[in-house]
Amino acid sequence: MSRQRGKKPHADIDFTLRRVFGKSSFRPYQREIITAALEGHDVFVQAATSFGKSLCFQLPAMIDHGITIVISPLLALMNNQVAAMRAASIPVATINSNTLLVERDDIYKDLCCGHPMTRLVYVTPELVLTESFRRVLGTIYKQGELARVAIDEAHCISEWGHDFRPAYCHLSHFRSAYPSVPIICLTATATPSIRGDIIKTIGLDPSTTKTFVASITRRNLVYEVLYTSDESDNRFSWLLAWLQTIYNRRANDPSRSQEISNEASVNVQRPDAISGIIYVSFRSDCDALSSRLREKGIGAAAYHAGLSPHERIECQRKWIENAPGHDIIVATTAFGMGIDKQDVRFVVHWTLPKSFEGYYQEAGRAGRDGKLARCLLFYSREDRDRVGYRIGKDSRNGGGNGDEGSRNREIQLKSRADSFQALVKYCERTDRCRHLGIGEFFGEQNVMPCDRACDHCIEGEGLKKRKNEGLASEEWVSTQRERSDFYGEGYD
Ligand SMILES: Nc1ncnc2c1ncn2[C@@H]1O[C@H](COP(=O)(O)OP(=O)(O)OP(=O)(O)O)[C@@H](O)[C@H]1O
Repeated sequence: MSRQRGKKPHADIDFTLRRVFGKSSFRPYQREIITAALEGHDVFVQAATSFGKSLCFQLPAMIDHGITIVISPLLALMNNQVAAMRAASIPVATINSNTLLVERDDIYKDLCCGHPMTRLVYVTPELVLTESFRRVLGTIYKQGELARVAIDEAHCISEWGHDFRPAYCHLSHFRSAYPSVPIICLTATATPSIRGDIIKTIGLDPSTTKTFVASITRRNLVYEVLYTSDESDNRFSWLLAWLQTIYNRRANDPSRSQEISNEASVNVQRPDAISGIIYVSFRSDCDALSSRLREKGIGAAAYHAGLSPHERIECQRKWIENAPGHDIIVATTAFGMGIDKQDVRFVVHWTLPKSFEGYYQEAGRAGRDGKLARCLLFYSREDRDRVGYRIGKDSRNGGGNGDEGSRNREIQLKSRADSFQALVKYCERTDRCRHLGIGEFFGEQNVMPCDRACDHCIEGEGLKKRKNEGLASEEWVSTQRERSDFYGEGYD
């Protein structure tokens, strides 16, 4: 039987950090989290995007005997992590909808052989529901090879969360079927109530689970809200002018270009472009905006769920490698959760996201090398009403009959509406540091105002002026709501 709890770490985790992962030192909290995991505790980690949460289960997987099962919600995220680990020669496998049957059989054969080579297996939560995978899990467990279960992006467990995935709820299977196997849950985006909900749903004991809540503040991200309206929509011209200024500056500053070229040997950046993501609401906007940018000579590519799995993998690969034509990804939220690319210099939200957590998570793709990066959010009151309308429509469609399922659904919808309202408030406020607004949403106390890393702290008065000039008045917006085409796609 697998029995990892109570085990004391004896291996030199610093050595493994350097030798296997090529990192010189731990970041704050990583050592404590990894030690708790190696001691066999259940662990809950909430920490900022880009904190380095993956290392907290990957490193123990390289020290402990046996296999670590990693639950991951997105194909793109699995591929991203698996590629990074293979590059470090770590024996890792992934089983997802793209895995060929023959490959899957080979992986299962290794997992069940009694002395597996594979140290980590990335799977979707849906796979854990299948009989065939549960049989494999049972065999691994009986052979004493089930070391740990890592639940990445654990907020997907909570019905109140922004990315709820029904299959995640069934992950309580691990605790009920294999009570001795430690579980580690990791997320960047849980409010205190969602944290409690995750722990309860997965069947962890809150009194014994080692919980680590690190700051969600990212000082190198410069958060800005850009105010606009339907009438004076200047998003495209603003973006184009900004990108062209950067490109021209680089072209005219050979020393900067040289500096970037020198870095290029390590992370393959190109001196003639910058890497970024633009989030839009609909697939059609991905295609339209990326093609408008391409027409202007900007290397932009569309990424959305309408592409084939192969097209998506290729698009992501080219973006990660900074291939020409793939500097900027114009994506729906089908892209991004957990994706780790070091040199993303900006994330733009073309319209208002549906939730605060979604905004924070997507903006968190920027600046993962620790250098400054811009997080720009276009906000208009018309968009606010349209997104709010879509959220309300979801809630009307989900209206229930008072049973427990529909009561849960009501809680879920209320939580989503609250999250969206908090984001609206964040955009409308111009009188405080954006980092404080984000900290407040996630229940983090004592966040210090930033040092010129948000629009308020850079230009307090100018920001108010931009808001007054940029937004349509509430009176005007209310007259627009009367128009039948105001809500756009899907209006009924
Ligand atoms: N101790 C360390 N020293 C240097 N780099 C590190 C260290 N730990 C992690 N990293 C790097 O930090 C980057 C971000 O790590 P990771 O992808 O695990 O972040 P995360 O916390 O899961 O973020 P997100 O919630 O956004 O997915 C990775 O490139 C990883 O290699």
